[in-house]
Amino acid sequence: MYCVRKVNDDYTWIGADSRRLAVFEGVFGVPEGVSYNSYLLLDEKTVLFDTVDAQVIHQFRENLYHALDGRTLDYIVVHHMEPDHTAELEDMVLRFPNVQILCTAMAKTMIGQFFGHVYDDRIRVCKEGDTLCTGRHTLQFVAAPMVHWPEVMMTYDRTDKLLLSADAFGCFGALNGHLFADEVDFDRDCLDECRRYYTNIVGKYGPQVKAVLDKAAKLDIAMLLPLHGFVWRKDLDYILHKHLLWSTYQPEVQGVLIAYASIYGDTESAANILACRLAEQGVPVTMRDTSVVPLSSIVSDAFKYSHIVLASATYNMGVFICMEQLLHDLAAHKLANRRYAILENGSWSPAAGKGMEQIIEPLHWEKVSDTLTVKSALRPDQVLQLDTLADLLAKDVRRAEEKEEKPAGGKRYVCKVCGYVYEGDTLPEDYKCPLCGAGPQYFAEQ
Ligand SMILES: Cc1cc2nc3c(=O)[nH]c(=O)nc-3n(C[C@H](O)[C@H](O)[C@H](O)COP(=O)(O)O)c2cc1C
Repeated sequence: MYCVRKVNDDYTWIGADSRRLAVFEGVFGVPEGVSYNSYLLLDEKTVLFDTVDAQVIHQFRENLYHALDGRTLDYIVVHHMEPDHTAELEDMVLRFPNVQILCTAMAKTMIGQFFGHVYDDRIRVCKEGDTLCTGRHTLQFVAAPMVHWPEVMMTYDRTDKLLLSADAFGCFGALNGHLFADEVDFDRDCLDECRRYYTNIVGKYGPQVKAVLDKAAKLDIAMLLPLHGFVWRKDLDYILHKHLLWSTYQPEVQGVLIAYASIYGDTESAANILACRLAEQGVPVTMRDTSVVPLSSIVSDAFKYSHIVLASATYNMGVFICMEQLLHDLAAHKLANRRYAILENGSWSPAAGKGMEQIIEPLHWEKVSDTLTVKSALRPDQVLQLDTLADLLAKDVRRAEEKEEKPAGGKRYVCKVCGYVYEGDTLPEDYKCPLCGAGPQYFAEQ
């Protein structure tokens, strides 16, 4: 049976929830499920915006045929070629012999790669700013490369002021009947999954997301229609601001994430004491055991907090495996602008601290304090060292809070290669862009 919801008079959501998927993109657990959104515009012409994942094609078909109510399909807009949005594309082309596909040149290449070039004559390539009139509606296409594949584009409906935003502004979690973000307590119940989706799916493409946010700022947008998660029709500033923070690697919370890797518990014990001393000083602190918390959640936390304490046991002259994986993941996500401290443990030749530093070195984080080394178990006299570390972190968090309250009078230097912004009085001579590696000659003062 069909299960659809109206977005407005002319647009209908014809997507579907999946609650049985073990891992999204083959790696990210989705305990709350995920939605695959597809939208249908009924105007003088009919337009389908993307299809869905293979898991939910039966529901999608029922929805589409119900919503079409006997009409044919004139256009399919392909915003993104990832198979979780294109599993039904070939079937649509076969069922609707006159349907035209609208997509970018790169998406056309990918359609050829995924399905063969037999449909090339059915494809109309769109460029930034191209428009399509469907009757009452005028659709304008907006290029969004690397959000999060290179072929991505979005559609702005000039008539209803809707931005069909592809994977941008998406969220993990099934909709459970709530199509609109204002039908749930988003900040309380969904923000964490939204951040986990953003950071893990598009987190490393901050400058590209920022470029789209800049384009969006010039459009009059009444609704955001992403390919996963809720449609936004209220409080758009809230979700746009969150994406601005994430895409520019600014923390949401001045506070401390303690991520630890402990085999037998002594590193964890030291981390617990540190957390107590921080909490006593009123510092927001959260702890994550890398052995049990999914890395995608810790990556998300790392985007949320301003300060990160990395605590790890030494393992075969290196970093304990789970911490090593986390740090490689953070490095791959190019998480910038963090302040950190290190706690290492080892029974004969502690080497975890050096190993951790090496992995995060390309991120250019600033170290708040010297590495604290534990030999097997914390000695009573080292409790004082933990107190000192907590004091330093607390002071640093407070300083960052004050800075946040009074925006810095420093300068902004923009990387001409990738758009990353460095803020400070002067750009260091040996500075390297944490996102693309470009040297200071590629930075322009704004
Ligand atoms: C397989 C294995 C390899 C280890 N390799 C080293 C090492 O190379 N150097 C070292 O100093 N300690 C090494 N250790 C010892 C642990 O780092 C040390 O016992 C530490 O105190 C464990 O902390 P935990 O209680 O938080 O797990 C190793 C331990 C294990 C189980």
